[in-house]
Amino acid sequence: MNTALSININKIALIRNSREGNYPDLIEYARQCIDLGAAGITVHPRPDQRHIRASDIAPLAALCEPLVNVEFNIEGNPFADAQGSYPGFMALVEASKPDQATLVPDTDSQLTSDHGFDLSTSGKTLEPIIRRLKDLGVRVSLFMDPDAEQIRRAADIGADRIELYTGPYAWAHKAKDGSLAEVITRFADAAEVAKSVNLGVNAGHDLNLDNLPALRNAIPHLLEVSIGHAFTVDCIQMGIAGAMSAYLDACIKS
Ligand SMILES: CC(=O)[C@@H](O)[C@H](O)COP(=O)(O)O
Ligand SMILES: NCC(=O)COP(=O)(O)O
Repeated sequence: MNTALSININKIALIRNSREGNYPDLIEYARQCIDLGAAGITVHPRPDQRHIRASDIAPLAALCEPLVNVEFNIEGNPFADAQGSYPGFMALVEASKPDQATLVPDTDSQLTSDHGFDLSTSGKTLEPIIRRLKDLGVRVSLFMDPDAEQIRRAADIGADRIELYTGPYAWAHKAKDGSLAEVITRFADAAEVAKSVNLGVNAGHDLNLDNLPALRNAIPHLLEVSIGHAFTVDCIQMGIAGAMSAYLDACIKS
């Protein structure tokens, strides 16, 4: 099966924010990604608004909403409260009603996302949030490590999907230290557990053209990958049309 490619545009927003003004235009960049074939746009509006700002969300939702084959995915910590002009994660999602919300256990101090949920501690507090989002018609995905028990807990509290945190996979792929086979097996087994409890499987973090094919071969039922950092860098090297073509090829059944 093909895997849907959702382009994370955080890093374009990071470049925009480094100067006054609106260059590059984030919405136009998202439109270009869609016109070139992206199946989705992903953003991670963090409370410090280091890249994606709260003011970006409504125009991005308006861009994606009318497009049948394009999904809008908002990632973030559902417990992140209002901070300055950031209204809080749940307020942003409830106002924009994206196709999917990917809940991530990030704290403000993190450079980037670097772990999945521990549902043995946060499961009870997440359950009503998941229910609220699903009542709004938003599909809920939980950012998870490849841990069988945790993934079963994700199903128990009503998640629709998990997003496997693929940072460790990407590092093992790059390290070429002999650890890759075991890591791939861990991710493949976790994806099978997800399938066994009727959870859809997404994946993301540090994915790129080098490591994506082996992940897709290991997880044939991989529904969606969200890719931003490497895609942005590859756009610099290859141009956006060339990069999009390469990533779309890597997401098609091999
Ligand atoms: C959840 C995940 O792995 C990425 O979406 C991450 O949120 C990227 O965030 P930064 O772009 O701030 O590194
Ligand atoms: N959920 C992962 C994502 O949206 C992008 O992660 P990355 O490709 O920027 O590491």
